[in-house]
Amino acid sequence: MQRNDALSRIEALTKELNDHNYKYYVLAQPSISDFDFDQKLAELAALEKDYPEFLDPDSPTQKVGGDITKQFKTVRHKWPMLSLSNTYSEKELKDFDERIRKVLGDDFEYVCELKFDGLSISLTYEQGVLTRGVTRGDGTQGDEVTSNIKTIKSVPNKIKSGHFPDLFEIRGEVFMHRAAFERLNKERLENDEIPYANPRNFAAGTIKLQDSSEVAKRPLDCFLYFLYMDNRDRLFKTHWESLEAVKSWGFHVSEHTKLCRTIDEVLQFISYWDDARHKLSYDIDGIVIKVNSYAQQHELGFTAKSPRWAIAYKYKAEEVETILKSVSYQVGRTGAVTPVANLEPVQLSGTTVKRATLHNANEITRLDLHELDTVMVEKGGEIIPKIIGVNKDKRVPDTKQIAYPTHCPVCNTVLIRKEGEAVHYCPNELGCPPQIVGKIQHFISRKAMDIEGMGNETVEVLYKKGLLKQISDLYQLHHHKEELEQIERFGEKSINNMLLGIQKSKERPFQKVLFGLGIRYVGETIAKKLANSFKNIDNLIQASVEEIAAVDEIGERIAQSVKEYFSNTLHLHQVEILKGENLQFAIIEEEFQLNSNKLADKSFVISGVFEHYSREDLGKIIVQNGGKLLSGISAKLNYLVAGENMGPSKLAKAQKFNIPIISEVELIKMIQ
Ligand SMILES: NC(=O)c1ccc[n+]([C@@H]2O[C@H](COP(=O)([O-])OP(=O)(O)OC[C@H]3O[C@@H](n4cnc5c(N)ncnc54)[C@H](O)[C@@H]3O)[C@@H](O)[C@H]2O)c1
Ligand SMILES: [Zn+2]
Repeated sequence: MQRNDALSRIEALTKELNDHNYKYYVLAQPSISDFDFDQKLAELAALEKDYPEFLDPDSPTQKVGGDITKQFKTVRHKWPMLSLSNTYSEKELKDFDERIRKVLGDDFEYVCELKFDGLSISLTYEQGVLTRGVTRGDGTQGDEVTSNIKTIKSVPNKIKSGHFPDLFEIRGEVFMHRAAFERLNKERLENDEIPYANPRNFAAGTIKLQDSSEVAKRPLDCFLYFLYMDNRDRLFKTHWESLEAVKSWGFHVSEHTKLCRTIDEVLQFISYWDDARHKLSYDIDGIVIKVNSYAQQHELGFTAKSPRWAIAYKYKAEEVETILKSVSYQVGRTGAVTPVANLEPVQLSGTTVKRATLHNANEITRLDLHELDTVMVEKGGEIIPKIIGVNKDKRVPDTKQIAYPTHCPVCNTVLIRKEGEAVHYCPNELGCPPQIVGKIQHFISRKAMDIEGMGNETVEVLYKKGLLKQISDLYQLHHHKEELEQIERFGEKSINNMLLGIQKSKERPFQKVLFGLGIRYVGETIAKKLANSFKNIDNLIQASVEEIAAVDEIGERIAQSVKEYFSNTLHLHQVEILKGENLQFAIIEEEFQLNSNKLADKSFVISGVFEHYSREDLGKIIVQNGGKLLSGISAKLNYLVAGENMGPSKLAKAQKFNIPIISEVELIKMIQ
């Protein structure tokens, strides 16, 4: 390679890897596999070795991948939080073993541990009380996410027994069990939120939420695997001993840990878990091998990025080849068209795979997919397998390239693509059967209107009979009893049950109705936030994008989508009919009681997470004492009530306008 070519390749790889780091650590939405990422990183490292003059100290090969988001307080680590060097090959693992033996001789042990696929966390305990939880960040400093860590049941807030030091740090991996992931991800799909590709990304995305009550709804777990404290080596001689102690203090330490004296024993452990890992309830992506003795660890030392006394052996995501039989296109309730590959059934990671997702048109183009292609299918942590490549050597001659349809596969309307989005939509909201049926099914679902006596199949049948064309038709069904009775297998009792269920749904609170409308990106939680902030549908319909986006946790994208929904006269018309049917379109305010006038003429904004009261309670306290509650900070605001993890932009704004920042305790003092 020419010197110039090397430089441009180094620059291109650096840019690409930085971009992937951002997607992986900050957005928790990576777009390439770990294996591909690691190969590119290895390519960059090799080039930097050949051309040391081009080595940039900021290169991704020199830095710990960072997740600092600025939404949290940044905290410096007392001991740096490094990464691990990694390998996918036995040969490189043996090289590692030889390097170690050169320094230490043969008198040492390895501790082999599972490599949990989550995100690293560092917990500080003072006098046995959890005082701080910090993410790895760039290795030197990370985000402080203590209140989110406190929602994890297996992390003790207070140590109950054992002889533990006054001050120590304990490090481990936060992760999500596969079952919880599948359940919650299914909900996200139903709510039209972007699903996470795997439990790791879900856990990483969750730890970075601003709202700890939302974190609490997503069960996380945590395994601990490192202990740090001053003079640690006086108390413990080995990593193994420290793990035993940590376990006795009540921390969750994995039981699948083994002491090995030779590299062959290590390889056996690796090969055992390659198979056995599928039976665990959580994902691991490899095995970590650590030199056990602390004295020997010191002898070996560190590189800028990782310890020399440890290495991660990573399992390559399993992949198999099979034949692409066809591609089908599914139309969802929002009109989004998703391509699905139908495959010749094949065994992969213990399950039979018949279908794989193709995401969108870009993906089909990227793969250059042809009919009857032999494709490579991968199943990593993902629930749905995906096609990662095509074996072009096996391509059948003269086969046609897969062409993404220009028209809706169901109703034949021309598909559209919104700016900046990869997904195609069928815009025929009122005439496209899967959209109509899907919307009504969503409306009656448990989390929305929870209509008893009516299931998804009933909706389909009633749609086919012409009795249901839009949501509001549900409330006309009682006029059609005769037609209902003529439907096969639909007895009088079931009909009455269903009609009663529909009638009862009129009592469902506003937030559920709002969720039931199926506005894009408005899931359960967002619907609740919107309902509580705007109180009734008319306020919401009239709100500007800026006003909607001013609500906590609601971004521009959601606000745009809400505005767009209510700009459509057809939707407004539906809302009018449903109002006429007496559905709940306003929140039922609790009987209002004015306790005092101590906060009269004063305005407040509440932000962050509080120790004693929930945000809602604080809001009530303010209003019940005559104060005014606002959602955005302006120069006219009187007080900002701040808890933990307040957004930095709010803080900056408050400081800019010189607005007094008070704690919950100070607020309570004002009314006493
Ligand atoms: N797909 C992408 O776009 C993308 C982008 C960035 C990084 N990545 C992946 O992430 C890797 C880099 O991430 P990394 O720096 O966290 O390295 P890593 O995940 O390869 O290994 C280090 C991490 O392993 C974890 N770990 C799990 N179990 C452990 C145990 N028992 N003992 C010690 N540590 C344990 C710790 O969190 C530690 O920080 C890359 O090599 C790549 O595979 C992928
Ligand atoms: Zn259509």
